[in-house]
Amino acid sequence: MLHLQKILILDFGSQYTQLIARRIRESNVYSEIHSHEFPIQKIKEEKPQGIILSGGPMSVYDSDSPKIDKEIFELGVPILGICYGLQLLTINNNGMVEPAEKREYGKAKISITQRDDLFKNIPDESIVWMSHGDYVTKLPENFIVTSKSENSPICSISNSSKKFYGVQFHPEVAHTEFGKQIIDNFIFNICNCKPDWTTINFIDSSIEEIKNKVGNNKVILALSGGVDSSVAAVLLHKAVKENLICIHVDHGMMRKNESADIIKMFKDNYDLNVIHIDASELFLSKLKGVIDPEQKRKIIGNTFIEIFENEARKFHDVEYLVQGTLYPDVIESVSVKGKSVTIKTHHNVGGLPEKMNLKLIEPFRELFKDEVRAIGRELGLPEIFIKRHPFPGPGLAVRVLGEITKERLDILRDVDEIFMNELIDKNIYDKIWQAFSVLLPIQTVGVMGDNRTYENVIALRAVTSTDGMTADWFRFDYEFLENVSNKIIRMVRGVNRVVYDISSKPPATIEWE
Ligand SMILES: Nc1ncnc2c1ncn2[C@@H]1O[C@H](COP(=O)(O)OP(=O)(O)OP(=O)(O)O)[C@@H](O)[C@H]1O
Ligand SMILES: O=c1[nH]c(=O)c2[nH+]cn([C@@H]3O[C@H](COP(=O)(O)O)[C@@H](O)[C@H]3O)c2[nH]1
Ligand SMILES: NC(=O)CC[C@H](N)C(=O)O
Ligand SMILES: [Mg+2]
Repeated sequence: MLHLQKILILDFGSQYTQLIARRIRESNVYSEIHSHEFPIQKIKEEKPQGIILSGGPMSVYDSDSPKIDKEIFELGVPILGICYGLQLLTINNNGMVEPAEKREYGKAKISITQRDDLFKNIPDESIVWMSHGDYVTKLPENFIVTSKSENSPICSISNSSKKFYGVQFHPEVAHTEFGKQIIDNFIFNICNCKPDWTTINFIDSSIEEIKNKVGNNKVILALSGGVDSSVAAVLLHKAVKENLICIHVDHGMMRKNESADIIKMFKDNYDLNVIHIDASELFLSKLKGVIDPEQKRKIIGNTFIEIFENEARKFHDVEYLVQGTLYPDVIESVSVKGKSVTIKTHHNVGGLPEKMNLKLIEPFRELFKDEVRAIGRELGLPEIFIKRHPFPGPGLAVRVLGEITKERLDILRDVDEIFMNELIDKNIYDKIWQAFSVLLPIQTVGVMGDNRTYENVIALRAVTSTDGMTADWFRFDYEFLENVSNKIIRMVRGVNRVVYDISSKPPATIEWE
């Protein structure tokens, strides 16, 4: 990635920051998100073609709100401020921001009052998406107003000679009609970027970077068999060849036969060095009696690392551990970038122990799942690897709600097998982003063969998504649901009720814990 032109995004905690990155990458320009605390010296070293200041939940005039180093305005680099970003541009250039009487959320119609490069090829009037409670009350020095709406006289501003632009609305969200065009205008017309961020360039530059780091030493890769770590394994193999040691851990919370299938899938397709470790007893003993979801995740993250470090010691010259961590794992786990809130601790990010001997290589840490799939296809991975639904590292531990026991895991494994086979048999698997079943921690009354039962409830979950950041529930037809429900209750002892989860993300999440 070293040689690519890039746009730096400074994150002030907006829920939409990752969307800004996506929109830019969709135009084949590389973009990177950094915390608003990213030091000015580092910004200079990155040599960005342009900088975008994101939105954020705080108010610029609050004393503890995130600030910006004024030197950023002296770099000669084009800047686009979005919402909070525009407000920062304003107060740092002798303008003023105050709380508005009427807050503006959702749809608004803007009219262009002065056409600058940012609004090239945008109609005079268009629909944008607003989400703000503060507004600019005094224009910053040497800026002009470029658009207005019914509710606010200042919807965007610019200082074309310095190439500073600010928009009060969010061009990165799909609801802003010409948002993508506005972002393209910024990156191509104003920052003069070339569309050189392609999967091939990503692969080449990652391989070079990995080679530089690892040298001739051995490197360990945590191989779950899921899409991300499988693509990572093939990428690493290209970079370090026989020095790659893949470790697959069976933590006892995999699906039925999953570990054996994964090892076979790799043996059949690749000449990779894969070590299979059965650590189910260790994991289950550590999780005994634990019901808190976050605690489960942390125990699992720690135990994974314990195992990888034990294995690494057997080789002497291992310095790095490779994981298939993705951007959503990072953003939902820790607020490494802006001031976003922790939703859940992903085992491979927030669930890691504080002190680790191995250093991490995470080639996909800035990427989304669909981007990793595209890289996998470019690297020639067979579709059976690429199309697999995601499976979380903690596995069935976060799907057996409440206490995890071997008995409850076995019930869920049997149910899951039936659900997955039905999806495949009925040709629905590929239409769904992720599907699974959850064993609830309650029992309900049923009647079977004239007898009273008091048994477990299963919730089925199936969602559509592109990147796991947002998701909607899949619309099955009733016949399918009826059939699966019957099969599960008939075939799996201990289950007398099946329900289907019809919540989207947000407000729910995909997994239940
Ligand atoms: N059972 C496992 N053995 C070894 N490493 C694992 C295991 N489960 C997870 N990991 C590591 O944790 C990382 C994150 O898991 P995650 O489930 O997000 O990714 P994945 O399994 O590679 O892909 P997918 O999201 O498609 O399941 C993996 O990329 C892998 O490096
Ligand atoms: O490797 C992982 N380790 C984890 O700890 C973890 N938690 C959730 N997931 C997966 O992430 C995606 C988003 O899930 P949520 O909407 O439940 O946060 C979904 O695809 C989840 O299956 C995890 N993956
Ligand atoms: N979405 C935003 O960036 C909001 C900025 C600021 N908190 C406001 O309410 O105006
Ligand atoms: Mg997985």
